[in-house]
Amino acid sequence: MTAIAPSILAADFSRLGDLVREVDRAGADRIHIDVMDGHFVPNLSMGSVVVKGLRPVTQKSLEVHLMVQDPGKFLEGFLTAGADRVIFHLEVEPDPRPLISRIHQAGKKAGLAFNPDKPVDEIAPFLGLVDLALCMTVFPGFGGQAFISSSIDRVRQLRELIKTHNPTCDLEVDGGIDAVTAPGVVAAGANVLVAGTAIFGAKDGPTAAVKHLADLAAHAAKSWA
Ligand SMILES: O=C(CO)[C@@H](O)[C@H](O)COP(=O)(O)O
Ligand SMILES: [Fe+2]
Repeated sequence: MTAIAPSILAADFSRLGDLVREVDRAGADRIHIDVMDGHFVPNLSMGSVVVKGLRPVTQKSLEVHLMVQDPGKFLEGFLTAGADRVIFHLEVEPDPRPLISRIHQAGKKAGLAFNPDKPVDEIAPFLGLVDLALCMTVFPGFGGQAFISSSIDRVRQLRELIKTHNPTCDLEVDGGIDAVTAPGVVAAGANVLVAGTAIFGAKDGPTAAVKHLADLAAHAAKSWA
């Protein structure tokens, strides 16, 4: 089954709790929380207080996508606040093993992300150690960007590597995922879809958008399952 991970970056922050409850009820699998430091990416977003605030709001897992230069510095803060899964970038941790261990020692899941210009096979040595590989389908830093179409081939390549190195590892995609792009990435092998604008900016509202993406993904998954 394909998991839907709404990215709260696109949510109306004055109604954050209610919107998270809504996507939870609509069937979202996990809540994606984008953390930006103004260094690794040219934007600032939110910190561990947001995780702490959302922890009592949903039983679904809270996943933190750290787009920061020094993820190790902030790790404990997010874990203490209630994060279930912490994803950081290979670009800033060329040897990600110590951080992966720290996350696992805390009993949480570890994810490794990489940008659209990183050769996919550079993640291969670490696939056996992580619970999730995040293939960015835009350059990180902002919501609402257009999906980079060459990502489809990269997802296909990553799926092959995951089959070889760690078949239970999640393959997540993030950036420009919507009703148009979701079927292609799922057919290529993604099993977790992050979507911000397509869910929280949807004309018909977040509930309909989560269900629609899940339906499209279920249909597309049949083509490779
Ligand atoms: O990590 C990021 C952006 O850097 C994402 O999680 C975005 O928040 C996704 O937003 P949309 O492209 O779905 O609007
Ligand atoms: Fe993200």
